[in-house]
Amino acid sequence: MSDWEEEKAAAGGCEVAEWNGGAETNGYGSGSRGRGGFGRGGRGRGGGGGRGGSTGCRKCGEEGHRAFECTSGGGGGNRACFKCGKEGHMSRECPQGGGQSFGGGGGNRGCFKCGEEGHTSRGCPNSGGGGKGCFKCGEDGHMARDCPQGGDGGGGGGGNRGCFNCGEQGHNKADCPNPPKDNTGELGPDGKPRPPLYVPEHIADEQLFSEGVNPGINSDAYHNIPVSVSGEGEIPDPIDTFGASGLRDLLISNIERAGYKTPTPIQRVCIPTIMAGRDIMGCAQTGSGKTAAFLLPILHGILASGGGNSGSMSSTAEPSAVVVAPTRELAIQIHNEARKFALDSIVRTVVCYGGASMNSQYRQLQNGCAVLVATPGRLNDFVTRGRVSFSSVKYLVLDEADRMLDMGFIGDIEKIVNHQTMPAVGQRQTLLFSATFPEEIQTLACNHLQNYVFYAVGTVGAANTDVCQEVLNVPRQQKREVLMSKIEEFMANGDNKVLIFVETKRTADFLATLLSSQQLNSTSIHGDRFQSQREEALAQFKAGIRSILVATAVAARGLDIRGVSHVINYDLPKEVDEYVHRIGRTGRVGNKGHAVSFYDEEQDGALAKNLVKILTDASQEVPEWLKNAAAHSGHSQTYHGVGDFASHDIRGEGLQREGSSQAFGGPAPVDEEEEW
Ligand SMILES: Nc1ncnc2c1ncn2[C@@H]1O[C@H](COP(=O)(O)OP(=O)(O)OP(=O)(O)O)[C@@H](O)[C@H]1O
Repeated sequence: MSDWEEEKAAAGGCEVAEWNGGAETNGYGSGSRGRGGFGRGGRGRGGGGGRGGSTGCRKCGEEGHRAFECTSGGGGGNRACFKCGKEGHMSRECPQGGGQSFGGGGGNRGCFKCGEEGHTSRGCPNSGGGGKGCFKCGEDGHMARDCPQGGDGGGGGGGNRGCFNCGEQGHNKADCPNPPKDNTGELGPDGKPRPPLYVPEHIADEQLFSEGVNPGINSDAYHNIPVSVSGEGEIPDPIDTFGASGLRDLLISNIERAGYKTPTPIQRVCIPTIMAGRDIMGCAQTGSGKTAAFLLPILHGILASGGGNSGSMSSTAEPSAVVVAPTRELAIQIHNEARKFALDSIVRTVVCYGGASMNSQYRQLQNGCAVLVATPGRLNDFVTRGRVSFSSVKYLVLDEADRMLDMGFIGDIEKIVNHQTMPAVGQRQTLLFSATFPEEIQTLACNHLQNYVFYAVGTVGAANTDVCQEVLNVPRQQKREVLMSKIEEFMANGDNKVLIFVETKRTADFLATLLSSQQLNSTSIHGDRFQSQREEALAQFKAGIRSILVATAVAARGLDIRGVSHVINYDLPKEVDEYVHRIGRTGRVGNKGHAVSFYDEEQDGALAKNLVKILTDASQEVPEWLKNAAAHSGHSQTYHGVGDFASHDIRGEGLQREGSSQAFGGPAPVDEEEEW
């Protein structure tokens, strides 16, 4: 079930009526006359119904009147009878009486009012019987369109049915002053509890500036990180300061307000390159400011072109920039960053993600949208329904691009990039960012980029050297015990923000409960929790209300949480790239961090070699037992092998810029070719 369908189901199947205008679906073609179909078709909120209007009379095809007002006699037109499908007459005059029904009632389906065959509901001799009554007021004897109580029906409002949200009479769901109905606990069609209709709270502008991580003592060391650049054509020089970037004044003032003093290396190269109109594949370590590296020049470009479609109220949003991220929480975070930098400007930003009210997101989109941040599934939902068009897209960003292009998301991403409204490669700027970029993903990504510039800050796919990595040999049966002693140790040191990664949702819930029972303030985040619970868990962890967050991979990428002192890999991930992202939740923007991982020989043998490599590259101590495990693991992936990480631009040395890796004063990264 898609997010949209889930939400529709949660609202009792009536949600569609709220934002499908009558013009979009004509009701008669659907073959269904259920409640939803009725409200949706002829009586949608947009008024006008499916008939008449600009589509002309069904009988004669002329505009200006509807079929039942038609003076042209026996009808005809070119639409054909709903009963028999033949042209030249309407269903009520059908010579076939019963005949084939096209969904309009009558025919062999029987009358919609009384159920008898041989007539339609309109001509029903049983005076409004059938027990269904008018869809507006509920009374028998007339249909909704003839209802003496007036009102537009509009998806369930008015009448004795009441509002579909609160049940009260006198208003529609769309105008309901009450909070969204809470269906929590009711079972959905899949037998699982229905998620509540969730409308996230609005974050105040000022709060945007208090989120995020403050640069740590090591941030100056960034300037010595080697940056390699490759690509053809003119590549702008890096900037040294934000002031010298040419970014608009409003952006510079918001950058200052955010407390950014100097650009990070990825920002130094990406800001001018994006401003120069180039496509980018950018790879920089976790927590190194990739988000601002693409948001700032995009906002600059949109402001320079007048603000995009920020001010246009339309039923179809046409953003200038679309940023796609793999998880809902990351999409929210990127959107908050965009809001922060765009504050006090005309640029409108919107976020769309699954698990939250689609209607509320749609209302945001309708109010104008220049920058749209979204998760792929929800984005495609909106695009399929014609609520978002890519026709104005100038910038397409895939954050965590390697994740977005892997098996889990590639279908959704291809739908987006191949959508008929999406400008072709070369007509838009495509920007891909991640801390890891496996070779096969780079190969795939090339199809979506044109003559791109490849930037690598440090070694592609390497762990952040500000994170002290510890790997312990812990058999499964001992994990709980070791976990408890580690947490005790951390808490005794006053370190009170610990992020624990586990492999399954069940383990996440189990551990959070276990830790809470030991008076350790814990919560969990994973895909089986309602979105409201996920966001609440994250907010409580960020605010320090809960000291421990137990998470599945859903929190592995991109999340920027201030003060995470320790990451614990209670279960190690299957892929080394995922390990790099997980431990990157600590030690961000020059802060020191600590990661401890429980290596279980029975489970984690396949990771041993890559783990040794990652530890070695980050100048971490490699335990002897892990070296032995790697030597005997039998997994002989090569450095550039499938599922492994790449250390360079796969297009080869030919595109390497002379001396470019010296641009920041550091030594050129060693391009290791040996097997490991
Ligand atoms: N120039 C800067 N000066 C100070 N802080 C910065 C600067 N640029 C970014 N930051 C802050 O650094 C933190 C990390 O940035 P960001 O989340 O963009 O990292 P990232 O590279 O995308 O990390 P990940 O790979 O984990 O997604 C954020 O809190 C951000 O506000």
